[in-house]
Amino acid sequence: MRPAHDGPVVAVRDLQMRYGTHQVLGGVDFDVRPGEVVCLLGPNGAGKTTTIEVLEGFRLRSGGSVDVLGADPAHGDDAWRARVGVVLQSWRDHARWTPRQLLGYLGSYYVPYAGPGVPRPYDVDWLLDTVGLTAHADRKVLTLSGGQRRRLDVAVGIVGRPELLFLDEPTAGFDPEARRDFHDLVHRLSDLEGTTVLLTTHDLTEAEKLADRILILAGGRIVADGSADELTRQVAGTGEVRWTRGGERFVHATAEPTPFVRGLFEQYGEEVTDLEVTRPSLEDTYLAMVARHEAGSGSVPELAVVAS
Ligand SMILES: Nc1ncnc2c1ncn2[C@@H]1O[C@H](COP(=O)(O)OP(=O)(O)OP(=O)(O)O)[C@@H](O)[C@H]1O
Repeated sequence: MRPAHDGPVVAVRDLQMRYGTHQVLGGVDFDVRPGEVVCLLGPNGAGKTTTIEVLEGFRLRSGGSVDVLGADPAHGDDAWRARVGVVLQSWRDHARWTPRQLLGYLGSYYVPYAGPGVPRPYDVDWLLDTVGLTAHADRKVLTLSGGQRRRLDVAVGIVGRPELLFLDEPTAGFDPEARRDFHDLVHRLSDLEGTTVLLTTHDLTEAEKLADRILILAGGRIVADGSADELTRQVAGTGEVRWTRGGERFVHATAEPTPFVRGLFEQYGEEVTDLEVTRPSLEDTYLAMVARHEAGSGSVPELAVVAS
């Protein structure tokens, strides 16, 4: 399914948010394009949830402009809301319902918002299977484990076949299997359904696996915007080459490991053994970017400009 929207799905310009005198967002700018999976990273308290809630229309901004699926979320109507999926915390209010009943009931609200080529809601059996809840479909919600409830939260978030899905720390509390299943689900929604996804996480491995593009929010601004690879090359810049020659271990830091290794072999040929090339991880990059921002806090953080 192609998204029914041509421009950016999300366009944020100079977004400001204050809680009383506490300025949390001091001019946030970014776009999310149709079909992208974008991950918003940042330290605790950076304002990720605040940003997502403004985009969902759950929180009123203090300033700037925000466009989500062609509308200002502060004034989104029911038809707009039907196109947006939000995964909320557990459905404890419906503890005596079964997942099948709950999904059928919530899905019925989306029927009027179906359109040509956009059937709404998703079929309940498909949904139960997709989130791995078929075996638990007819048990009361109160008897489900924490991870099973979280799967149900995800199913509830997507039941209306959203064009845009917001996920705020979706895999917190997931076991490794549930996490892997969830990653498969996000890929499936993105690749097969064309769903645009904006998520927050503190799990950098997850960000690297899922995101087409990563935004780092620190000090109330986006301080980096690019793919995991682009950010890694941009910031940490250096890789390490390790090798052994004549029984001695060597290590060399370089931004260009490939020509360095070529030169090494040209010079020493077969004498070089145990060659290892390591690139900085996304975690190294993220920590370097946040540290760079914090070192200069008080001033406007440097924006890492990367090719997109
Ligand atoms: N309703 C509120 N009233 C006052 N301050 C708030 C409110 N909601 C959030 N804040 C403050 O705004 C800042 C940003 O909070 P937010 O939850 O958006 O951060 P976050 O990046 O999602 O953090 P975390 O990674 O810890 O979830 C924090 O300092 C928080 O205390």
